[in-house]
Amino acid sequence: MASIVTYTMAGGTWNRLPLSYTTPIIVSVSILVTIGVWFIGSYIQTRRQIRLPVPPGSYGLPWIGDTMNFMASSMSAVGYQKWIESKRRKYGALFKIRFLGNPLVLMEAPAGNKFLFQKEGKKQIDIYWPPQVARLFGRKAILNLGGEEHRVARRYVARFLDYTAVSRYVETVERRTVQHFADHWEKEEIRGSESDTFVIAALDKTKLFTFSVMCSLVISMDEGPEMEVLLGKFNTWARGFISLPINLPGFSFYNALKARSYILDLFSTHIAQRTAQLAKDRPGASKTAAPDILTSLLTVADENGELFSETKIKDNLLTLLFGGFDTSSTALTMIIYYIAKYPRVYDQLLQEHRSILEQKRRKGDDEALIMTREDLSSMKYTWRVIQEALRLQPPLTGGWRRATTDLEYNGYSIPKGWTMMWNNMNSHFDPKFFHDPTTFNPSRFEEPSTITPFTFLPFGAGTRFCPGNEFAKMEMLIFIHHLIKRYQWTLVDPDDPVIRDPMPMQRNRTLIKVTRRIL
Ligand code: HEM
Repeated sequence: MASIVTYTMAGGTWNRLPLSYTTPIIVSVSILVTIGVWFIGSYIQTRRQIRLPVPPGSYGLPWIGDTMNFMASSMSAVGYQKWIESKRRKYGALFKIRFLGNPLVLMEAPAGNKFLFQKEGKKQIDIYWPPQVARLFGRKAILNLGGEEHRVARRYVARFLDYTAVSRYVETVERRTVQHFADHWEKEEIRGSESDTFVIAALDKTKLFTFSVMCSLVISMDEGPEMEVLLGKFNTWARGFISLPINLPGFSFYNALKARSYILDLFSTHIAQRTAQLAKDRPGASKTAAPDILTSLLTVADENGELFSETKIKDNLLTLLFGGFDTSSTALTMIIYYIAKYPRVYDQLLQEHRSILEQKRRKGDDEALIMTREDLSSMKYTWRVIQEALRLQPPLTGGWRRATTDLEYNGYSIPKGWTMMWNNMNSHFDPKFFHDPTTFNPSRFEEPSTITPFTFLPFGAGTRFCPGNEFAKMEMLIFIHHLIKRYQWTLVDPDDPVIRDPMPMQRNRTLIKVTRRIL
């Protein structure tokens, strides 16, 4: 059997060392080599990172940098496009600015967005919000959580919003939709000066609709005085996001914090009532507690076997209201806007919804409340219309992140602590990815496989991909079905441009002249 030996030089001759000496020597040499390799490697890496330039761009004025330009351009759809274009011409697709004192890198599409989402998955990038925004959301809001805590909370919340869970809400959402048209459109119809036409601001109606739906989803709140007060407080709270962080009476941020306290107190009352109802519900007895997100949060444990604390429940009820309210209402309003601008789109929608109704009638179904998941799946053209509106007017154009380690991207270094932003406006309007990008053309979504990954991002991507996307889709399809079934409309001022505030809207809140039609 071969023995392991080593040799030493003693007195000019090589001697064999016994095996007991050789093992420590081999181990020591290996450790030294490993340390040496690691040291040289990290030295090269550090030198490389020092040598690698940071992305091009300008810091501008101390602290304030490009904050004002960036915010002002984000408030106008065309302005934002132009601002991005001017930066791209000067610095290329990837560039940096200074925003509220921090360097901010705007990532290019698709490679930069992909890089950001993948590194976020590997925990090298985490969520970042300016401190006043983080404070308005609350410490335990999923939007504020990072790392492992976010992963657990996210998987948990997603269970109440995935495809199966959303199927359970279809009937409730359709009920709210039918009620919405009866209360908020048909009443206008009666008030209308001409017998069968009336004028309304579509954005005001869709806001009422999505707020009502979200209140029903999260706490089963009915429309009425309590919901009206909540809506007012919610709007005051949301204005805090685009205000100066001055917590003094008279300032928007101060009012926003006060509104937040009011809303959280209201949630506390609902939590106490619901807890009492749940305690009454014995196994086998008929359930009195509503099957909404609040009941789920109070009764279902996460993967670690833990229930959300009351603080966490309240922060996340508010987050869900926020996530599903303005996003869906602006999306619906933009859909109404584009349908009016492109009458051929309306005709095709009419055809799709007429055929769904005809099938229903043949089966003898009740028409007022008809939706099933299959019906929703058959609204293929409607879904393309929604996607195309989300491409041209995404309610959210990007998301903030922060590098938790030094990063290297495409020959540039992005140092630890820098903020970064994924962005959809640069790819949604790039003719490389979307032919004739400024034209509203739903048929471009006929073949989803032709869309380049990481270029169509209305719902974001990666670990923070919108968990409400299935719900939003269901809600928008149902709304459009009932809208097309009842009405046709034209824009009162087709030349009123779409601006951003910071979500897309026309200044006249999309005033439309509506005519009744019965399908
Ligand atoms: C058309 C409607 C909607 C659009 C366009 C939209 C868009 C988005 C986008 C882009 C993100 C990612 C933000 C980022 O990466 O920083 C997001 C996250 C989120 N959305 Fe939506 N959303 C919509 C509807 C909804 C609805 C209906 C809900 C709730 C039912 C919801 C709840 C959330 C939540 C909780 C997050 C945070 C996820 C996390 O941080 O892990 N959204 N949404």
